[in-house]
Amino acid sequence: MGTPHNEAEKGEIAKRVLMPGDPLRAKYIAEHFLKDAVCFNTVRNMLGYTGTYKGEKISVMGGGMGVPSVGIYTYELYHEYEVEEIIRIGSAGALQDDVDLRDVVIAVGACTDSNYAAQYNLPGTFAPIADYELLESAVNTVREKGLTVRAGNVLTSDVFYNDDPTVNDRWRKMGVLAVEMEAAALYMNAARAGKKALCMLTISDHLYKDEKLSARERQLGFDNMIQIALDM
Ligand SMILES: O=P(O)(O)O[C@H]1O[C@H](CO)[C@@H](O)[C@H]1O
Ligand SMILES: O=c1cc[nH]c(=O)[nH]1
Repeated sequence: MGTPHNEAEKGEIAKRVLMPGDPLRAKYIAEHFLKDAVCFNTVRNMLGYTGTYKGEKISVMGGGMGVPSVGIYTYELYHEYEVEEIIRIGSAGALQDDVDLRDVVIAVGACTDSNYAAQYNLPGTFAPIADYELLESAVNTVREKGLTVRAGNVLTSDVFYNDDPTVNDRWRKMGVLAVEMEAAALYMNAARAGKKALCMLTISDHLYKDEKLSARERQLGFDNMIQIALDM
C-alpha cells in the first residue's frame, strides 16, 4: 500500500504511536528506548520506526511542525494504518509564571488560532480535548514515578514568529499554560476518526522570562517525558 507521505505496508505500524514533531527525535527514541526497532518510513525524511518496549509493539514517528503537517500524518495513521492511539511528545513555550523550564505539561484541551475545524462545518466552536483514558493513564504514571506534571489548556498556534507581540498576553490571561503548534489538529483528527490522542509537552523556553533550555538540557528533559509516554 503506502500513501503519498508514508511508505509503510499495512501491519508495519503498531496500534500505538508516539509522535514527536522532529523526525530525528523519533530516531533517537527508536535507538535508545525501543528493542528491535525497524524503520518503516523515510519519505520526506519523516522517519518512523516500529519496535517493542517491555514486550509491547509500539511505533514512533515524526509529525513535523504545524497543523497541516501533523494533520496529514495523523490522518493517515488513523485511517490508512488502523492506528488506535497517538501520543504527541513535543516541546512548548511557557505562558504562565508558575510553569517552568523542563516542566511536563499535559494538554487536557488545545485552544487554537488555526482554521482546521472549518472543514467539519460545525454550527459552533469545537473544543479539542485529550482522550480521558490516556490522560488518566499519563497522570497515574507520573504519580507512580514520583514526578510532577501540569495539566490544562495549551494553545496550538499557526504562528511561531508573531507580528503582534501582545498576542500571547490574551491567552495568558485565560490561564493557557503553554504554546505549541500541533495538539489541536491531532485532537480533532482523533475525534473525527473515533480514536484516541494525547499531547504531552516539555517546556523548552519561557515566553515571559527570557529563559530557554540548552540543547543538552533539552535532551535530558525530554527523556522524562518519553519515559512517561512509554510506561503509561
Ligand atoms: O518540538 P516539537 O514537537 O516540534 O513542537 C514544537 O516545536 C516546533 C517549533 O519550534 C513546533 O512543532 C512546536 O509545536
Ligand atoms: O511552538 C513553540 C514551541 C516552543 N516554544 C514556543 O514558543 N513555541
